[in-house]
Parts: sequence; C-alpha cells; structure tokens
Amino acid sequence: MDTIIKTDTSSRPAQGQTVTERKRPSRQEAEAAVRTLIEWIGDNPDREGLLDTPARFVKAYEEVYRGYREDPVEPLKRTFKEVNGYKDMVLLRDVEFFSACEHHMVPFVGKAHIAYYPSDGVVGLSKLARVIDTYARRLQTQETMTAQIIEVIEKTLNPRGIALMIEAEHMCMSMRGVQKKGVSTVTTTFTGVFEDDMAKQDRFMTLVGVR
Ligand SMILES: Nc1nc2c(ncn2[C@@H]2O[C@H](COP(=O)(O)OP(=O)(O)OP(=O)(O)O)[C@@H](O)[C@H]2O)c(=O)[nH]1
Ligand SMILES: [Zn+2]
Repeated sequence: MDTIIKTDTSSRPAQGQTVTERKRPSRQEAEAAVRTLIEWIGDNPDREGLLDTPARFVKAYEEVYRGYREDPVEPLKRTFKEVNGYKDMVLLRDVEFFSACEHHMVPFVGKAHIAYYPSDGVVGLSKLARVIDTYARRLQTQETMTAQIIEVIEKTLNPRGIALMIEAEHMCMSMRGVQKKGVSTVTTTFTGVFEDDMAKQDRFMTLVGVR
C-alpha cells in the first residue's frame, strides 16, 4: 500500500518551503535502491556478507533519520512554573549530536551548547536536548539546524533570550573532498536579551568554555 507522507516544513523554514505531499517509497523499494548502490560501487549484493545489508541499511536509516517522524514542538509544550522566581540563565553544555549534511548525506558530528533566559517558567532539561536531536536527525546544513532550533524554542517557549552555539566536524570535509581532518565548524546565534548585550554573550561563552 502506498504511504503518503507530509513533508515537515519546519525542516527548512528559512527557505520558505510550502507543505508538499509526496508518495513515500515502500521499504522494499528502499532496500532495492541500496542493492543498486552496492552494485554501483562495484560489489556483489548476492554474496553472503551483503545479503541482509539492504534491510539493515534501511533499518539504520529509520533510526538515523527519525527526526522526520518527530514533532520538535511536542517536548516543549510542558513548562514548570514553580522555580521560586528563577529568572537567570539556564544553560546546557556539551549536548552531543549526530547529523548528516544535506549536500553529501555524510555525517557531521558535534556538540550544541544552548542557554535561555526564562520568561514564564522553565522547560524540562532533557526536552531541549530532544529538540536538538529531532533537528539533527534530518538532512540539513549546520546553519539551517542552528536556525531551526532557535526558531522552535522562540515560538514555543518565548524566552527573554536564547544563545546557541553548535560546533561540529563534517565528515564530508575530512573523509572526502578537501580532506581536512579535525576542522571545527562553529555556528552561533543570539536572540532577545543576548542580542545586543556583549556581557551576556561573554558570560555564555565563558560558561561554555570558549576563551
Ligand atoms: N555552509 C555549509 N556548507 C556545508 C555544510 N556541510 C557541507 N558543506 C559544504 O557544502 C559544499 C558543497 O560543495 P559543492 O561544490 O557543491 O560539492 P563538492 O564538489 O562535493 O565539494 P567539495 O566538498 O569541496 O569536494 C562543500 O564546500 C561542503 O564543505 C554545512 O553544514 N554548511
Ligand atoms: Zn557534506
């Protein structure tokens, strides 16, 4: 049976895409595509070691790209108001993530550091990490991922300000192409009270451990 999936526009809000509906290939079709790729690289998909590889590959893709089936707004819906009036910065440092760049579908791996000034209650700490993961588990550029995380937190939580820094190594730069290993790509965004306040930005950087 054909499955129709709705493309989540929040995966590319910056580019202003409209919602489209398209037919999702069946698992069988996806496995056949992997078989074709194995043949294309020059191996034999019928040899013993590769016989179950298309099925494993598709199963792994389901996990690696699970972000398409998740709603990033969901984890942020519940806030806790009883924090004795705590209004200072809440910061999560070193949130590890695995993603894949949309140009080569090769992994980029790194850490996100995120801070916000609560306006009306705080959100469960794990929920911010969930939002990061949902976007990481989709195809995109690091810049897009940074913008998407900021946008969903801003819209859902309406904090007084958000700071986000993502640092990652892109395998498309290290294992192929220009072949530069160990290069960190760093993206940052500051909103609200962070935006024009260098002292707040400095404090964020200090807490994150950037000199
Ligand atoms: N800005 C940005 N660029 C990215 C990201 N991931 C990969 N890239 C870059 O995307 C570019 C794609 O360049 P193209 O010239 O279209 O493709 P290519 O011939 O494979 O390029 P090379 O990687 O230089 O071999 C490369 O410079 C990559 O390093 C990302 O998250 N953000
Ligand atoms: Zn790439």
